[in-house]
Amino acid sequence: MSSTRAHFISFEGIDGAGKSTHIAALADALRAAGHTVVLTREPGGTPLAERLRELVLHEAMSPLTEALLMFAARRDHLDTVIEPALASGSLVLCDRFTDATFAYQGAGRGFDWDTLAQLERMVQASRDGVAADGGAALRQPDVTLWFDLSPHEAAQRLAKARVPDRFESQPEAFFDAVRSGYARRMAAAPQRVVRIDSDQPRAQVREQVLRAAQQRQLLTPDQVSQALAATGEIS
Ligand SMILES: Nc1ncnc2c1ncn2[C@@H]1O[C@H](COP(=O)(O)OP(=O)(O)OP(=O)(O)O)[C@@H](O)[C@H]1O
Ligand SMILES: Cc1cn([C@H]2C[C@H](O)[C@@H](COP(=O)(O)O)O2)c(=O)[nH]c1=O
Repeated sequence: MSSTRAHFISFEGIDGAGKSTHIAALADALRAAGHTVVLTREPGGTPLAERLRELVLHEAMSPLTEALLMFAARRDHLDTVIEPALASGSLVLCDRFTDATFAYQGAGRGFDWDTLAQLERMVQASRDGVAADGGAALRQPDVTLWFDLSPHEAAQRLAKARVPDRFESQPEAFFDAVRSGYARRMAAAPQRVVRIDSDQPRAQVREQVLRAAQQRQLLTPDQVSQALAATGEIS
């Protein structure tokens, strides 16, 4: 599969679920298969959005301010990185996108879900796309890999790994709510969201990720086997 077509993949999950561990490896496998890949993250991905990231991760603020800053960062990211990359035919791999806002600010902080949906429509309105109902098309990931793990196990993994930021230091009950927010988003878009069982050793999680890319015709079975063989895993 050497031809490259636009494809937007987001990675989601509670803090410590294992997204970052697998994104770069998937990017390597996709590049080896001939795709041009842009690897990015939210909040962040542009100089302005990275400055907003520093604020939301480290400064106390209200849920409304937090949600607005997430969407402000997202709009800049869409305008300057994601849309141009998709237009040029690159694959975009994004560590978190709008599902995180629904899960963290909506389910976690208790911010109104319908207001978030309005902001989503405003911020992700495509410049030239038209939806079936005649309204502006909404930019959404084509595929979302949701790394699902219990908050208890995620906290244990994170405790061994690093000093927590403002979100990572939330209690397990907060992450139970965030996890339910992800489940709600998946129920609303089951064709887009693929659940990855993260409560597995790294090798098995990696295989689930590669198989998801195969199911979306981004990798052939041979390319998946090669990627697994390259890390000494079973094909
Ligand atoms: N399958 C696994 N089994 C055990 N530990 C794992 C597994 N996958 C990742 N880890 C470890 O768990 C920790 C958290 O993983 P990682 O940083 O990938 O999570 P994350 O979802 O990106 O978190 P965050 O969203 O907070 O950045 C890391 O120390 C990582 O090495
Ligand atoms: C996009 C987005 C992110 N968050 C939170 C989730 C995480 O705790 C941090 C980002 O840290 P990571 O280590 O890069 O995953 O931000 C959020 O609350 N809302 C969002 O929309």
